[in-house]
This record gives sequence, C-alpha cells and structure tokens, in this order.
Amino acid sequence: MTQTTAADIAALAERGVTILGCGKMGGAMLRGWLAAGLPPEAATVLDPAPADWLRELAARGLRLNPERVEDAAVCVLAVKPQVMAKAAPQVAHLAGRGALFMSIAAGTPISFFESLFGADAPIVRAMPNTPAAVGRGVTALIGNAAATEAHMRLAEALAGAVGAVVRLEAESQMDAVTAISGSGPAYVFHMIEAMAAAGRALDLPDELAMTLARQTVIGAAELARRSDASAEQLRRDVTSPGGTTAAALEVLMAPDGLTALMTRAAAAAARRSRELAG
Ligand SMILES: NC(=O)C1=CN([C@@H]2O[C@H](COP(=O)(O)OP(=O)(O)OC[C@H]3O[C@@H](n4cnc5c(N)ncnc54)[C@H](OP(=O)(O)O)[C@@H]3O)[C@@H](O)[C@H]2O)C=CC1
Ligand SMILES: O=C(O)[C@@H]1CCC=N1
Repeated sequence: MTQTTAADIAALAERGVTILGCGKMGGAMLRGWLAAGLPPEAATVLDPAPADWLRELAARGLRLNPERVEDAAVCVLAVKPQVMAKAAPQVAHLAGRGALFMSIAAGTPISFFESLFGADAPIVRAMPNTPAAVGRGVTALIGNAAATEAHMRLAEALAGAVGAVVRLEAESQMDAVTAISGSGPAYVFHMIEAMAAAGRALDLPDELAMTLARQTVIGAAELARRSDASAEQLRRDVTSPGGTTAAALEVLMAPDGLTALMTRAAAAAARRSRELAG
C-alpha cells in the first residue's frame, strides 16, 4: 500500500487541491485528506449545493465556490458521469497551469478528458470507494500518456491517504474494477441487509437480527484484515464437519449459489460502466 507522507501533503498544500463535485465520494476523499493533514485553506470545492460540513470548513479557510480557481496541483473531477460534460469545462483552464486532473467518474474514459483539456494535459483515471471516508478505501488508477511518474506518485499519494492503491495495466480493466471495488461496498452492505432479513425469517426481532448481521460482517472483515490466512481458510475455520455452517454453505456454494449470483451482478455493473462511456 502506498504510504502518504507529510511531505506529500505539504507539496499538495502548496498549490492546493480543487474538487469539482463534493458529494458522497468527493466528500469522503476530502475528509480523508484533511485527516491526513491537508490544511483546509489548501482545498477548493466547486459544488452548487455544498453540504453543511463544507460550509463549516469554509469558515476555517476552505475555499468554497470561488469565482475562478487560479491554480491547483491536482483537480479532482468527482461529479456524476452524466453531468461531467457540463461541469468540467469550468476547470479546463487549469490545464494551462500544469494541474494534474484526477477523474473518479465511473465509465468516463480518459479520452473524454483529453478532448476537453488537451492530450498534453496529465490525466489520471481513478476508481475509489466509499470506505475512503474512514481511511479504508481502495483506489485503482491509471494515467494517460502525459501523466509522468511524478504525476502518478502524486495521484497515489492522494489516494493513499484514504486507503490502499493499485495501479492498473490497462484502462480497459476499469469497468471490472468499478464492478468489484467501486460498487463492492454496496454488495457488502446488502449482505448485511440480507442476513438481517434471514434472521427475521427465523423469528428474530428486527433490531437483534440487524445487530447480529452487522457485527458479524464487521468482525469477519476485521478478521480478514488482521489474519494472514486466505478467505478460503477463514471460511473453513468456521465450518465444522457435518455442522450448521456446512449446511448453509451447501446452499450458498451450489452451482447457482452466491458465486454465480455475484458474477451476474458484477457483470451487470461492468456493462453499465461501459454504457456510461457514452
Ligand atoms: N459513490 C460512490 O461509491 C462512488 C462514486 N464514484 C464516482 O464519483 C462521482 C460522484 O459520485 P457521488 O459522490 O456518489 O455523487 P454525488 O451526487 O454524491 O456527488 C456529486 C456532487 O457533484 C455536485 N454537482 C452537480 N453538478 C455540478 C457542477 N456543475 N459543478 C460542480 N458540482 C456539481 C452534486 O451536487 P447536486 O447533488 O446538487 O447535484 C454533488 O454534490 C461519480 O462520477 C461516480 O461515478 C466513484 C467511486 C465510488
Ligand atoms: O454506482 C455508481 O455508478 C458509482 C460508481 C461506483 C460506485 N458508485
């Protein structure tokens, strides 16, 4: 995992970070950068309806919706793919200042940004996920031909401040990445919902079923994080021969079980990512 150092943050602070669209994902990343030491005055947010916490930060130096952004080391493009064409031109002039553009928009290809900012502009396409809000995200990224190793390290430093970072070999991997780690937290949250629903079907009261489901996912994730054992081994450790888990896994691991369902779900997400490319 890339370690973001105080020097990385200081370098970013010098020319600042601009975030275009500071909703759920842009906001999650900004929170992580501030927690990592980015001073509020080094951040500029462009968003027509900023959340209250951004207004509060503006009182502590964050620049909120200035008339014009004069400079930025990095400009993070974090609006919905559907509004990118309308929103991104307001930061296009930063290409002339040597800013690195970092898009987190699903589907939207690097070529789209090259047509807006010029092929000479350094552009990194990244796919983070919302656990970035608690420093446990994972971001996959890839740069265009104009993105130098220094630009890639800068993007990795930013992403590394909010979790793990992986560099991709090809932009074509991004649809699959989006389907697994970008959208993936929703699958896990849905797993909590599904386990709670199963508990209710077994006559547990609502609140107890939800507490058991949520704490089980939290505990299993923490065990997976701390243990050197593979997921398969951790699963086997729960499964007593002829016991209750084996009975459940016979259903979940059937040919039409969870793997088949997850494969179909991820394929649908990857297909949607390709559609968003326009
Ligand atoms: N949510 C996630 O888990 C992930 C999202 N992404 C990507 O991140 C991007 C943002 O998604 P998400 O944070 O979920 O969406 P949000 O809607 O929460 O955030 C987008 C923000 O952009 C604002 N906005 C709309 N128009 C403009 C504009 N013209 N200029 C500046 N800001 C504008 C929106 O304001 P308003 O609400 O008023 O329209 C909103 O605050 C998407 O491209 C998505 O694909 C990537 C990885 C994970
Ligand atoms: O649902 C979406 O399109 C975005 C991209 C990955 C997660 N959320």
